Amino acid sequence: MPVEEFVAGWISGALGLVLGHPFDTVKVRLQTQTTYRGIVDCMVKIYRHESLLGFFKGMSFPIASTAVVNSVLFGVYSNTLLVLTATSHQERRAQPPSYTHIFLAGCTGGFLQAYCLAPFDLIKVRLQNQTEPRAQPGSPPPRYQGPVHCAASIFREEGPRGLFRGAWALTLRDTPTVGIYFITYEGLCRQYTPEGQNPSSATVLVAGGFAGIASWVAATPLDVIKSRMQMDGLRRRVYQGMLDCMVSSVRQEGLGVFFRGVTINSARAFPVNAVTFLSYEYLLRWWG
Ligand SMILES: CN(C)C(=N)NCCC[C@H](N)C(=O)O
Repeated sequence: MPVEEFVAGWISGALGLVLGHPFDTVKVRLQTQTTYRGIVDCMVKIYRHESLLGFFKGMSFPIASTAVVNSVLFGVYSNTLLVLTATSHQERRAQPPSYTHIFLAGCTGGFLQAYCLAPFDLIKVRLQNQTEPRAQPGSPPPRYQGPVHCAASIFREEGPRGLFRGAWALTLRDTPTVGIYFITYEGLCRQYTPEGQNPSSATVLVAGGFAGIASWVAATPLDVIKSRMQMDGLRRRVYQGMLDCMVSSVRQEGLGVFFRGVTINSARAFPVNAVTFLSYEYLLRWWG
């Protein structure tokens, strides 16, 4: 099994993650808290109360986890295509796989990465939702003092299964939308690249950016539900399950609730995935 795809996926995912984390914090707050009037209000409040560091809350764990999550995503995608089409990454420009194969390989990568991502994503969301400024002498400490403390507290208070809270919604979110992610990327690259050649850097950046936007627009409804399920159980259980969370969210906030955070999600998705695909392609070309 070729391992370069796993390593390239890890490095490119980490680069994209650092770039996108501040947007991600604003998105998570907008999806789970009702105190903000919009993106700008949320950004101003985070900056005033928590300084620039507030935007980077909960980032250390995802950085550590990209090694697993992104390498599984890209490694499983590429190796599934290898099984389905018997072509390696280098051969795929000359013998392009069908869109059905790309979609199936993307869904497989999305499904498996969701399971690796679930506990890391839960901890990220819990930390991002802490609105206290950094611990200061005399002020009460925030509930979670860091990722390890957060993981240990969830384990203690909510049991081992608590670490997988929201995992179903995450899997349902990622399986089809990662298929959409790779189809959009490949489709745009093919559209703007002469047959048999490698796409130019500009094409990779634009195709990667739009792949991010298309997949995140499709993922947003389940992303909202996933984030709410992850915050449920912090104090008391509000939802009986995913369906209950969907129904009560729509009852209280209308259908628009499914698009909470879609603008910030898209603004984040473009640069993150442009950089991710560019570094992924170039790392594989270097090593190829
Ligand atoms: C819509 N979904 C779940 C995706 N497209 N997932 C693929 C990776 C996305 C990238 N790491 C990011 O954080 O945007």
